[in-house]
Amino acid sequence: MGARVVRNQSQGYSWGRRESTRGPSTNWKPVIRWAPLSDKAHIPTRAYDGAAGYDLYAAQEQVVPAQNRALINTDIQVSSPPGSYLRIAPRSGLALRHAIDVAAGVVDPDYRGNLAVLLVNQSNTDYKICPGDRIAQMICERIWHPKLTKYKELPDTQRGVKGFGSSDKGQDGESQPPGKGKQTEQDQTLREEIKSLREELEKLKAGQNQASPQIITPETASNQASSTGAEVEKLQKDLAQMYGQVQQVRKQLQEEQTRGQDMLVRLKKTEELKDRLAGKETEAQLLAKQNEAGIERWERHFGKMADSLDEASEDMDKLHQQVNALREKELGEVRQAVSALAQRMDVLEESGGETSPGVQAGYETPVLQWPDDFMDPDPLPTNQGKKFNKTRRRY
Ligand SMILES: O=c1ccn([C@H]2C[C@H](O)[C@@H](COP(=O)(O)OP(=O)(O)OP(=O)(O)O)O2)c(=O)[nH]1
Repeated sequence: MGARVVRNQSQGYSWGRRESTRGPSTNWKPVIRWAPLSDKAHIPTRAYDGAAGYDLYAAQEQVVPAQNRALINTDIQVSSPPGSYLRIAPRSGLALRHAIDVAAGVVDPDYRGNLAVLLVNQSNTDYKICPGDRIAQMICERIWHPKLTKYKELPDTQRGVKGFGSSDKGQDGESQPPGKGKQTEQDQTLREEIKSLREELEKLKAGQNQASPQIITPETASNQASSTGAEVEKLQKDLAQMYGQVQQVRKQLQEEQTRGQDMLVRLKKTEELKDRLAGKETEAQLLAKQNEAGIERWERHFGKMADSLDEASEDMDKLHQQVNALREKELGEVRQAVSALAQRMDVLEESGGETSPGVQAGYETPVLQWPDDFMDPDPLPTNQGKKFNKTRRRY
């Protein structure tokens, strides 16, 4: 199986997926589909088998005014084969005999409107179109839709920026780079002067050849010939001088062109250097950015570590406090018991081993109260962990 042509809503017809790798089908033939839009429509025709274009027919009567243009409908719809478009071109007969040309002329493959021909009348006489007149021809041309790729600049070529008759040397003057207007003007003036001198010379020569029959005497004839000869000689001298000047101007021009090209080369090099510098700058910026990101990561890491240390320190504080409280409680109880015993012993010692009736009756052993009576006058700092309590970073 070869290539398939499948219907595509936006583009009319397009190539389908090939089912074989043997290349395009030999059966497929390109077809221009056309449809009449009215009974004035005429099938496009070819006068000869080898003709490139299909003649298009006017569907209406219309005048193309002198030095003006007119849009003539053909009353047909066309659809070109896949990968092509239709171009409307002038008919050489109309162009030659009536100065009727064609403008616009690109018919997109997806256009389904009335195929119209934009005729331009370059003559000074109105041109009347009648229905059925062959007014232009339609050529089917292949098209590509390549991808557009942007570059900073394109490589130089031998032609470079020269155009618009740049190769017409010796006709209207050699091509001039921009900015050489003054030399061009000088060159032009000299050319014109040389031209007029040449013409004068030719006239004089002609005058010499058509020696008037009235000049009868050989004396007069010889006098005239010698004066004309002197004039010719002078003109030739002037001419030679002019040529010399022209050569000089040309030489200056060439020198300036060389200087201009040198400057262009230097400019290009500077631009390349600038680009390279810009590249380096971008690299440095990238590195700085990466470093910043690294630093931020480390800062986050350290922040988290500081937070964990804070928490651990708080837990330690709490434990410390709990241990202290327990220890103090136990100590307090022991101290309380010891103090009570000591007081009893004092009482016993004072009574000589007997209990005095006064003491027995009125004295009560003072009981020290916890924790107020056992407060440490110089307690140890217990908030050492707070040294981690700096402002925390939050991310
Ligand atoms: O001589 C012509 C030129 C164009 N057309 C139709 C077919 C073409 O597909 C459509 C648009 O033409 P083009 O693309 O040249 O014109 P535009 O000015 O770019 O218009 P658009 O924005 O519609 O594409 O007009 C003609 O019938 N005859």
